[in-house]
Formats: sequence, C-alpha cells, structure tokens
Amino acid sequence: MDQSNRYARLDLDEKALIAGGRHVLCAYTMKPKGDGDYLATAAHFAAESSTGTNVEVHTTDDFTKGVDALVYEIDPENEVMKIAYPVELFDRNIIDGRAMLASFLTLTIGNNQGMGDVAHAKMRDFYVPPAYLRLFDGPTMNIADMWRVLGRSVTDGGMVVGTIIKPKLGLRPQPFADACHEFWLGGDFIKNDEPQGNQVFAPLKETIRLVSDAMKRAQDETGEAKLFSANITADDHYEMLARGEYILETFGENADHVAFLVDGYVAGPAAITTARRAFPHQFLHYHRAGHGAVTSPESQRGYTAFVLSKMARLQGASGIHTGTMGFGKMEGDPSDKIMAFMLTDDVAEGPFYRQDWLGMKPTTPIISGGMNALRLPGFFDNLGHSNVIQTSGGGAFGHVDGGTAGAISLRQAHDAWKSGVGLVDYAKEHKELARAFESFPQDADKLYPGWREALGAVAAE
Ligand SMILES: O=C(COP(=O)(O)O)[C@H](O)[C@H](O)COP(=O)(O)O
Ligand SMILES: [Mg+2]
Repeated sequence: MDQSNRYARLDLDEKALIAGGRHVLCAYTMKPKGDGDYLATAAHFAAESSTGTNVEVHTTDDFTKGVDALVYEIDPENEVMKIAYPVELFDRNIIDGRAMLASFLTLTIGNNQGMGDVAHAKMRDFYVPPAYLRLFDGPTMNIADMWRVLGRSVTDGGMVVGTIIKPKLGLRPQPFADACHEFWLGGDFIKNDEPQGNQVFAPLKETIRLVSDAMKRAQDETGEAKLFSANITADDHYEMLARGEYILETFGENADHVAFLVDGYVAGPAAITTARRAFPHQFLHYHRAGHGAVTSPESQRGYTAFVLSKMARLQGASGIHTGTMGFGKMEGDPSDKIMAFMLTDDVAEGPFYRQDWLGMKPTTPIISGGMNALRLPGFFDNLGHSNVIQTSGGGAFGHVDGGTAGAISLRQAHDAWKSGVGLVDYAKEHKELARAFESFPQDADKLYPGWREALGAVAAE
C-alpha cells in the first residue's frame, strides 16, 4: 500500500520546520528492497516510525493524523531521506515530565530497522528543537570539573593525561593497584578497561580499596590530585547503585576524584540515565564498546558514531569516547572531528543539521584506542585544541621504561604541541618522550623519519 499521500509532504520546507520548533528532524540513508519505489518505501518507514502500520486502521482519527511523522525530503540517487517527527510523539516520564532517549530510539531507529521492504537504513544526523531539547537531562559535570580538581584553568586546562589499566583482564587486585600507582606517578587519570568489574580473581570491593589507597599514596608522593574512572556498568539498576555507593564511600575524602564509567551501548540509555540521575556529582564516563556493530561505516544500518555522540550529550554524559579520528587503532577519520565539536560547542554543524544547544553543558571528548605520545601532535593538529581526556593503555604500559615513564611521555608530547615545538626537538630535552620513540619504533619511523639520527643516544639510553 502506498502511504505517501499521508506520510510524505515534500512541499514542507526544512527552514520552516526548524522555525516552527514542533518537529525533531532525522536524516537517514535508506535503500528500498528490490525495485521498491523510493517515496512509497520512505512513507512506509515514516508510518512504521510514528502512527501507522502497513494497512489503514479504522481507529485512526483526525488527531492521530496531526502527529504523523512526515517524509519532507528525498534524494533517491544519494539514498537520502529526511523525516520530521512531531515532538508530541515522544514518550515522557510520569515522574517528572522529562524526555527519555529510549523513546527517541524506539521511534526513530526502532521497528524501521527490520522492515521487509527496506534493504537498509541508517541515521546520519538529527535535529532537536528547543522545546524537546530542554526536556533532556544534559550533563552536570565535564572536563572543567576535572581541571578544577587538578588545580588547572577551568576554561583551557589542556589534556587530561590518562590510561586504561592493561592487561584488559587478568590482574589480581594488588597488581592492578600497583599498575595504577605506577601510572599516577606521572599521569592524571586512570580508567577501568570496560570489561573490568567484579571478576572472581579481582573482586571489586578488594580492588577498589587498594586503588583508593594507591591514589592516596600517589597524591602524597607527587603533591598532585589524581583521578579514577570506575566501571559501574551492570544490567541491574540496583547493582549499579551498590557499586557506585561502595566506590564513593571507599574513596572517602577523594570521592570527587572519582568518575563512573558506564558502557552506554551494551547497557543502553537506562544505564546512562541511572548514573546521571543517581550520581549527579560524579563525572559520567560514557564508554561505547560494541557501538561499531551499528556505527561502523561498513554497517549500512543503525546510526553513526556522530549520532551516538550527540545522543550522549542529550542524556547527560560528562564525556564520551569519540575515537581517535584516524590517528589510533580503531576505525575513524580526521573528519570525525565534527563529532567532538557537536559535543563541545554551543552551536555546531552536523552533516545535515546545525544544532543550537541553548547553553546545555558540553560533553568532553575522550580520545582513546591505540594512542601513544608520538600520535598526539597529529591528532591535536587536526582537532585544533587539546582540551580532551586522552587515555593510552598500550601507549603508557607499552613504554620501554614502564608506566610512569609512559605517562610522562604523554604529558611531554602534549606540552610540546602546546608550545609549538616539534616532537623530535622536544624529545632531545625530554628523556621519557625520547624513549617513547624507542618504544614505538614503527610509529616513529612512519611519523618522524630520521628520528633515530636526530635523537641518537637520548632515545637509546
Ligand atoms: O581500551 C581501550 C583502548 O586501549 P589502548 O589505548 O591500549 O588501545 C578502549 O576501550 C578503546 O579506546 C575503545 O575505543 P573507542 O575509544 O574508539 O571507543
Ligand atoms: Mg577498552
């Protein structure tokens, strides 16, 4: 059944829809199955994503038709369609009338992902009008709060030098805490790797007690504040709360040095909102393991990493992984920097829409995945600033002189970039950085040909 006479209004103008403020706009790439008509398939998609189904139902009334999602633009050649969703379609909490991301996803990227007449569809961008935007929680904390704890400028505090405890799994509590202590002697921030929780060989309570003690010792020894991002991801809301409360109680006077890591893709929006609402004074670290299943450029379904990032700011993530934009080990491209700008700027351009965040706090980009000191300058050149949390796991613990030297090398690479000095020149005066060249010779050869001659004995020592 062709529903385009009801669910498509190609005469609608995007600027007018935005000015009207009544619609959430979504841009998708979509391909009909077989030789299906593009507009009819798009209209069926809009019907299934709002008030309709594949047939007319006699219960539909005039009010229903007023909240139909409408296809307002199609470009079959480029497989692009745009749909306007009336704000009224989206579910609101009974407890406080506020918006929920689950409902946004259920409609815009729900049943439509499995429709028989759609070969594939992927959301590339979305626009949120002010009336809906203000119903989302948004972040309470972000990198500015970390900078405050670290005693830095709260507007331009620079890179937070971080790591992920490696190996990913398999450390008992004491070796785990020892690795933390080692890194903290040179760095600022440590996160649990995302699978680390309450394994039998490393019970959470015992591990957290030792990590808290390691933090105290590192702070005493360096005179600097240290930060830890603890994984509280769980299927069960009560389990997340139990973990969070135990962690805060155990860190005691250092509780404000603790972030909570939540795996927002595998555990979903409910887990993010649980942490956001139960622990509004902790930095909420959104880890996105698994997102590649839908966001990868290889995947023609789901949504992009850009869309995931934008949703994270709405939900109130303090920081979210944005990949390394082609400079690390995970999939990515330098143009991914628009993802970071959408997180941090008050008005930002997406691939299809400009979003005004109306003062909603920024979410901090977390840069991670195969990074090390040598890869940082290129990354910062591309992004244009270094106000990010950067975590290098292998890049710290893979340093030939150990985790402390690894941490120091990362800080030195950042300092070199900030002061506009070439990395090889800076390394001549900074041993840990020089030794990072020796630690990651493949990267060194590729990014800094001639480094060995230039650094000579400094790197080899
Ligand atoms: O453990 C790591 C990186 O470890 P290492 O520094 O040893 O590579 C993170 O889970 C990845 O950053 C995830 O990817 P992304 O940040 O793209 O979500
Ligand atoms: Mg990891």
